[in-house]
Amino acid sequence: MIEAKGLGVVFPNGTEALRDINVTIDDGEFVAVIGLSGAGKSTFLRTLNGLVRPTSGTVRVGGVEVNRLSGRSLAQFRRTVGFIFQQFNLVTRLTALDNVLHGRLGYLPTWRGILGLYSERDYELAAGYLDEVGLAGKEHVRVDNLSGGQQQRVAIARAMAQQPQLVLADEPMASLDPRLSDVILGLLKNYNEAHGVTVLVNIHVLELARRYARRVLAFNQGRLVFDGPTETLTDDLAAQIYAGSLEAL
Ligand SMILES: Nc1ncnc2c1ncn2[C@@H]1O[C@H](COP(=O)(O)OP(=O)(O)OP(=O)(O)O)[C@@H](O)[C@H]1O
Repeated sequence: MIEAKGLGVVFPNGTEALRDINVTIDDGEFVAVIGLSGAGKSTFLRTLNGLVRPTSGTVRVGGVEVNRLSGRSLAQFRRTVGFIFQQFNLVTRLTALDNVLHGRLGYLPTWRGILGLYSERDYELAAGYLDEVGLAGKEHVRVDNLSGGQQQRVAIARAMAQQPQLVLADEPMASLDPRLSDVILGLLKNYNEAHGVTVLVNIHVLELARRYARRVLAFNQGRLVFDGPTETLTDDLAAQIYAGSLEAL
């Protein structure tokens, strides 16, 4: 379960990116996070895996108070959260399989990780996840020889290889041809349903959020202004979200 209470983030330059966010998300949910550029969507996701530290309030994920972690305990916690970036964040001179294996690093003693000494099981898992994202046969292709859509699928397989409790995807289709949005969101949705892992996706395009998510969180200027089942997000409410005319929850 994810639980944010009175969560606020003010960056050192004074920008208030999140203000008094209160939200609970149950295990296994698939949630779309929407809002205009700059609304606070990325910052919200980043507080959930400890990439951004709250300046007020608390965030709990799976019973762990993320804002209290640091050093080794933060690294251990991050192993349990897959993060999918707009720009893929792969090591492009390595193969698809090697990149997915990186998802297993948190399970290896540090010295084995440094030497890249993965177990047979790690190789099997990594190949299995590449298959799950439709990239069987591409294991030994260098990532820089793959298309953008294929690279994002490698990044999804890497997140799966972490066997996470939670997957956060920050506009994973933003750098891709719009036609690929359905492929990427379809993979995340299938993964959520097949493995029961909670998935939160920042989605710029409202229509896609409506099509894939059961629940929508909407941010405006750092405030949570809508939280509800997708079917309750009417066109009128959506217009108010984007116009900034809804009150904070
Ligand atoms: N490291 C930072 N330092 C200062 N301000 C930041 C930082 N990161 C984000 N911001 C600011 O915080 C606010 C929220 O940004 P955030 O990236 O969370 O929005 P977003 O809804 O994800 O937007 P986008 O869709 O453009 O990614 C914006 O005003 C942004 O400029």
